[in-house]
Amino acid sequence: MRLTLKNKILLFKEKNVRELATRVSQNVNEETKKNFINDKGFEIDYVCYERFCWVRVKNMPISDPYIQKKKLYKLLEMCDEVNFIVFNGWLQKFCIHHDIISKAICEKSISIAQFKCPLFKDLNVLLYYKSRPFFFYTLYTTYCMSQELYHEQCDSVCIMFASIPNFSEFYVELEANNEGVECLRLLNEIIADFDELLSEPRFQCIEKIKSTGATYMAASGLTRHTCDSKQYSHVTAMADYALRLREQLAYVNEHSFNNFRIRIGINIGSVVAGVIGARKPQYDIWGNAVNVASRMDSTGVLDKIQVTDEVYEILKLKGYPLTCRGVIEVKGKGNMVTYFLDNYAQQN
Ligand SMILES: Nc1ncnc2c1ncn2[C@@H]1O[C@H](COP(=O)(O)OP(=O)(O)OP(=O)(O)O)[C@@H](O)[C@H]1O
Repeated sequence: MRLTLKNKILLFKEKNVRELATRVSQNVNEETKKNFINDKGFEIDYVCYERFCWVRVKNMPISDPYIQKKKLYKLLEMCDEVNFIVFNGWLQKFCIHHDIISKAICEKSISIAQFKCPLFKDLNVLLYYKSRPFFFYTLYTTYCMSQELYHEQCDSVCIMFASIPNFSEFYVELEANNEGVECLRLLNEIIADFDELLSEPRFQCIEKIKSTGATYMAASGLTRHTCDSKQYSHVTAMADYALRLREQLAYVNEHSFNNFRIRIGINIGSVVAGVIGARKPQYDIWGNAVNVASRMDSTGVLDKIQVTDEVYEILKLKGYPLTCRGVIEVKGKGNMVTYFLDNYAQQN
């Protein structure tokens, strides 16, 4: 019989379980076994988590196999006579336990993923790594070590810039607000709320690119799986997300007795995505479509979502109510007809 990889793994696992069962029945009672698993399990978990944090502090990419290998080495160090395989189930539990999230942000034959570690949550630090085997080595050695640029062309990406222009009026450094720290605390809460919305399943196709001051930048359709060039669901998701941001800020205002105002711009087009820098490598996108999206924000109107003609054509067909703003002068682009997105899609 030809052994498939799955069968090989199952046989291997079965053999190990049998060996372990024999050892347990011969040498140790139930209580000792439980203590062994608890003690060693805790130690292995601790060692792996410490390693994970160490790699994160160095701002280096990290991969699933990397964490799994760390566990394997630790296991072998503890009981060198047993052969182990570290299964994905363990890694999943490890990630849940430590609140670690990995998310694919772009892909080709290989993919880049994003890791979020609780230690860095408050600092909004994001790191990118390859999640598949060889990913780490290929990306890190080829692009980082040789200083070559990792880049990828993505078509039909929907880009959004959302700004809170009057945040600067709110930000003052006074003794009473701990030299501005309290203002930053509120900004952090707003940005964290925007981030949180992205965990909703309907916004899975959207990636936060960055936040710079009081401007939030996101893009959808950066991967083959998230770019819906037929139904444009990544564009409607972005429209809904922009509308949700506006609602969220209204909610923050209501509860913090502030009057922050949001201004949003959306565009669609080709972009170049890449990871820049050897230290704190940052995933970003560039191109004329990004510049225009930024201009849709900067030339926009407070409390409104300004979109380009291309976005208008897609949203109109999907039943979204939009209003024509008219012709506006956009630096470097000349005259452009733009539209305001008024509300969610109406049910036909
Ligand atoms: N990846 C990006 N992240 C953040 N902002 C971006 C990005 N790419 C473009 N922009 C912004 O888009 C805007 C428009 O870009 P463009 O190249 O047309 O103008 P510019 O003349 O270089 O910029 P400006 O007029 O603002 O000085 C710029 O303000 C730029 O900061």
